[in-house]
Amino acid sequence: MKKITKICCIGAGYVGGPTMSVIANKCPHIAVTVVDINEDRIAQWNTPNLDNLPIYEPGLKEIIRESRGKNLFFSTDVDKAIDEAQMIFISVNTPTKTYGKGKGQAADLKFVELCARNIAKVAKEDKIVVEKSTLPVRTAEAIKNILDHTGNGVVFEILSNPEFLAEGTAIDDLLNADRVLIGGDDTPAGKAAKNALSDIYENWLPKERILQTNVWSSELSKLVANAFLAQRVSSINSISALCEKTDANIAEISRAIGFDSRIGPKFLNASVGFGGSCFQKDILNLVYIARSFGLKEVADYWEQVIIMNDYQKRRFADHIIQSLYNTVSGKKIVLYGWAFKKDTNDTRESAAIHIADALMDERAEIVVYDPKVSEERIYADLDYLETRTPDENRTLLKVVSNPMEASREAHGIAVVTEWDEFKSYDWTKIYELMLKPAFIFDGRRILDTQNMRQIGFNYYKIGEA
Ligand SMILES: NC(=O)c1ccc[n+]([C@@H]2O[C@H](COP(=O)([O-])OP(=O)(O)OC[C@H]3O[C@@H](n4cnc5c(N)ncnc54)[C@H](O)[C@@H]3O)[C@@H](O)[C@H]2O)c1
Ligand SMILES: O=c1ccn([C@@H]2O[C@H](COP(=O)(O)OP(=O)(O)O[C@H]3O[C@H](CO)[C@@H](O)[C@H](O)[C@H]3O)[C@@H](O)[C@H]2O)c(=O)[nH]1
Repeated sequence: MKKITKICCIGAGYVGGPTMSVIANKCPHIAVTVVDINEDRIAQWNTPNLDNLPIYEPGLKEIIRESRGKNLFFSTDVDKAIDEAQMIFISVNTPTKTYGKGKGQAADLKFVELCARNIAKVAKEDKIVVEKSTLPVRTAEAIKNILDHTGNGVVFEILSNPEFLAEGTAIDDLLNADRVLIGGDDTPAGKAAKNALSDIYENWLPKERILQTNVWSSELSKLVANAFLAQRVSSINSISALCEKTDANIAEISRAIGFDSRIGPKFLNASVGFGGSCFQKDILNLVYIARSFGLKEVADYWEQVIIMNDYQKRRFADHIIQSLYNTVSGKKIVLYGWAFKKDTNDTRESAAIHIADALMDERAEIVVYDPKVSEERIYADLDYLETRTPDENRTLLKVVSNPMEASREAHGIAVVTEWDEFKSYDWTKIYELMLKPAFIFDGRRILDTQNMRQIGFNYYKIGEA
């Protein structure tokens, strides 16, 4: 097999952008072109001002500064990039279906299929096609079917190479990946394709961290990894509810169980509930697949992870309402944070959206401050729910850029994202500005209980009585 010198990635999103930037940066001998049909997104990736990149990730702009224009290119010319590349990554979105069979659970593969059809139409030479998107097990079969029926004699090898980066730490996760998973056929051509992709990662990762499997194990491992991670969060969140009833402390429990090397300390932070574009979508997908194979008990088991997550979000909003004397109508409640976790401007499935929505149902006046999320995004998230009209959303919820001012005459403040800056605020000043009794609802457990109570706050921390 010829050495890979040209690759292309279809989809310039949260995964395609950072992943390809790192590959280009670590492989100066490979020309990397990232393409997208979204012209605005590509224009943003090409922005001269690196503070205006379409996504915010620590370390991303430095890498873009080094590589863009040298061997890293962003373009809307999808066909040209496909035609020239020896290896094509498909990194388009695979959201939960919102229509038809599997609505609300199955992955919507229309964007992936469009990519496969596009590759089939354009390709004139043999190519390796890499599934980077998260896909249901056996999707490679469908892609191969589309590619093999073009009739123009081109040979395609399909690999599965799921991405495990987490947002907010994407660059570090890519540079120091725990493992890279490459699934492919065990035929000589399949093995050669797996090795060609492995060679790329070996430019900066030790060979022993690159795992080769068959395609189906690789596809399914991605869903299973997310299901296990989300399950840990739901497990600890379920216990946080019990702690609040029993005077046990969730931080002490996480620490106590995390010391068991079989359990481990990571991913045991109780919260307002997990968000992000992946956990819910991928578990729903797993549930759908299990159910479609008649495995009801397996499907029900994993569905419970989502049920517990919905409960945690609802429980937090209910607690706010109950604390504020069972009515929040006309009361000003400030949300610190809107992103689904710190260090990202991504808000997909953020718990904040559902908490705000529940409080707005009770006619609370919500004020939101988030250091990285735009006003436009926040309203778009709420409008998407279709709980009320866009005008009503804009009347009931305001977005502000000054967190201190936001607290003036507020009845309560809810911390829903764990941004570091919230910890260093002048909380005494905030207390003075708020109406009394002043309530803080810490859904991320980032503030000091003793300190907050000393200042005078009525302070609630998730997982503590
Ligand atoms: N976001 C994450 O942290 C993360 C991590 C690991 C895996 N994943 C998976 O990676 C995939 C991509 O996720 P994302 O967050 O980057 O999505 P995204 O929505 O940010 O980006 C996808 C991009 O693909 C483009 N696109 C769609 N169809 C196209 C087509 N036919 N031709 C060209 N461009 C097209 C869209 O315009 C969009 O810009 C998903 O399957 C997701 O589950 C995401
Ligand atoms: O102890 C914890 C850990 C996480 N969370 C929440 O869980 C969600 C997901 O967090 P995280 O996993 O860090 O971010 P993602 O970017 O969603 O990354 C997950 O989803 C990606 C997309 O598939 C995978 O690639 C990653 O490996 C996987 O961690 C966020 O709302 C977090 O606040 C908690 O509440 N408590």
